[in-house]
Amino acid sequence: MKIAITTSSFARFSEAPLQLLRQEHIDYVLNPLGRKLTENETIDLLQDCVAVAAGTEPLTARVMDALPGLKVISRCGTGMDNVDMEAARARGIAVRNTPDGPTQAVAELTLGLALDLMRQVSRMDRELRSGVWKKRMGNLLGGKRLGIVGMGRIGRAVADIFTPLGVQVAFNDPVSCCGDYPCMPVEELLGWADILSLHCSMTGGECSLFTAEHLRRMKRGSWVINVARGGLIDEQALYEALADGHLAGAAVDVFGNEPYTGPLSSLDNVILTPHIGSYAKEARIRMETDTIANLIDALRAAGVK
Ligand SMILES: NC(=O)C1=CN([C@@H]2O[C@H](COP(=O)(O)OP(=O)(O)OC[C@H]3O[C@@H](n4cnc5c(N)ncnc54)[C@H](O)[C@@H]3O)[C@@H](O)[C@H]2O)C=CC1
Ligand SMILES: O=C(O)C(=O)COP(=O)(O)O
Repeated sequence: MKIAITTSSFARFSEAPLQLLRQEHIDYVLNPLGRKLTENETIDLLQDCVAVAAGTEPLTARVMDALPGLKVISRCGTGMDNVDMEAARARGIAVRNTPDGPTQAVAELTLGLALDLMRQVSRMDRELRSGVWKKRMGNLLGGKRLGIVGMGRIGRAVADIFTPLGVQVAFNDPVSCCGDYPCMPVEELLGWADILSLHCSMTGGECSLFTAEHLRRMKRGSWVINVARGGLIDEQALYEALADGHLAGAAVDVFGNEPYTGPLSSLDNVILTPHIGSYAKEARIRMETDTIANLIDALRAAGVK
């Protein structure tokens, strides 16, 4: 029995998830490219595999049709936007994820990015290394209003981390309630927030939830953080709002196309990171262990093991 592990950097910090596979006599093949795979690369790697410990590669109906032996998709992560859930259901493929593993890591990154935006740390680091000694005046995080879109696991963790620093939190979420913080319609939240932070899940229908019009509704001089999914925000509109100074700054970890090579890289008031929301050692070890445990569990439930 063979599985594929497509998620990148697997077992870099702990052999435990691989040992779990060996104990169960399951062979595995690792992603040889160390980056997100395309549809065709996924099909090639997953030949003869009954399961995949998946990253964010496209697991579409076409991929599933090319892999009739595939019985389990076990996502090493939270977001399921790369998996065609309907197609998986129709083909009897079990789908799992690791909802709790990345929460703290993404929430802490959000705090780090917010502080960086307030004090322009990355920008001055770049300047100093290029010979420019320039003291830029920053802003306090304390006293700011944080608008959270998507009050799920990560949204709540973010709210709880920012609140003790004197940040006022409000949120929008059509499903999750959270009595500890005020809930606002998204249009109201846009005008209220000093910092807007996206933490909602993305399904196909929600692409470009935030358009140029939404960004214009935000206060002049406000900030945007996107550590959720690139497709949630119109990247060109974000670029324009940052370039003309309507937004003071943005921090972006996720992009419509990854690896990202677009125009946001030319702006000084933007912090860009290469989709590393969950890239804290402790979080990755937990995610990887959960992914393999879920995979074995689902193979058993499917009667394959
Ligand atoms: N940058 C990174 O490396 C990572 C990014 N993520 C992203 O963060 C997302 C959220 O993760 P969790 O909090 O664990 O998921 P979750 O499922 O606990 O929460 C997502 C929340 O978003 C809400 N939501 C969905 N559509 C919405 C909309 N249009 N407007 C407002 N709220 C909406 C849902 O009702 C739900 O409460 C994931 O789906 C994933 O895309 C997750 C882990 C790592
Ligand atoms: O958990 C998620 O949704 C993530 O975004 C993790 O992304 P990755 O699989 O680490 O590229």
